[in-house]
Amino acid sequence: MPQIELHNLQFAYPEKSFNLNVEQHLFSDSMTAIVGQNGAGKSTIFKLLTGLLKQDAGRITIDGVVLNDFKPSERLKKIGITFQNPDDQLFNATVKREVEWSLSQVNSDKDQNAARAVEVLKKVGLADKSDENPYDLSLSERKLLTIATVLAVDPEIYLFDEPMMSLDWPSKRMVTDIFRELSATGHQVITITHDMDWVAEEFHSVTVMEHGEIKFSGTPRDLFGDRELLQRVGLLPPKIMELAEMLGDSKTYLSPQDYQNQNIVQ
Ligand SMILES: Nc1ncnc2c1ncn2[C@@H]1O[C@H](COP(=O)(O)OP(=O)(O)OP(=O)(O)O)[C@@H](O)[C@H]1O
Repeated sequence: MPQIELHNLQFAYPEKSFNLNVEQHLFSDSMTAIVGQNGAGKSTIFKLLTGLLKQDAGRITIDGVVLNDFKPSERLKKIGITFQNPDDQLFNATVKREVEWSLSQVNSDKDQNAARAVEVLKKVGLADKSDENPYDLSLSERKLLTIATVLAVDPEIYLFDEPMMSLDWPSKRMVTDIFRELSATGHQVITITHDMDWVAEEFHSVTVMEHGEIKFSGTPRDLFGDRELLQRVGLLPPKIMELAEMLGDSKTYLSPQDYQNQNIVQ
């Protein structure tokens, strides 16, 4: 499993209206969710991790190698990202070419890239849209296309910024299955999300950000079991816990299945 370490990381946008400050943090789990209120600094961390922004001080290392020491093609094989807004990263004339362009950054064999593009477009359910212009796709299809562009390259670490935003239920199911497969095959998946039900059900590890700092890192059960922390950082527990609380039960539940498991009548 790849290890990402942040050491004394500091960053401020030019206007100095926001400061990111992370003393020490390790991302080493196969499925990590980054959560926190709007403006907490979640996307900024992703931009620093991919070199889109440069920190003012401190270091980011991946498996002990300083991020800036990777050559661009090495970095793309190490770490891939999908942005919150797909329009920030799609610019080719067709869906197929969009995926092939990503691949061309790491592999010059056009035939191999064309075959790989067909494979990943099938995986995200866009095979029949291959020749369409990405801007003629729905928002949810454009989100899936950005996922295909990163899956094609198959980096060791995947960063997804709000991947479920605007997806319908079958697409959410499909993306969850893709994430499970990535996690089971030795990749590291780090996802920014506001969906606490999904965090509780699917993720092994959760990192909470507030005002540019990391306030918690641990399991979803430990996070959702700490009501005081949740309130302090402005997060809600999963819906199943809110429902249980209405029935006078204040235990920690991660899913309806978890509720059932903990309340089985012997
Ligand atoms: N290019 C920029 N220039 C100046 N300030 C910025 C820039 N991008 C983001 N910010 C500010 O930095 C802070 C952190 O932004 P960031 O996008 O990292 O937050 P976030 O936790 O991802 O929020 P959200 O959940 O809304 O996506 C916010 O106050 C935001 O307005």
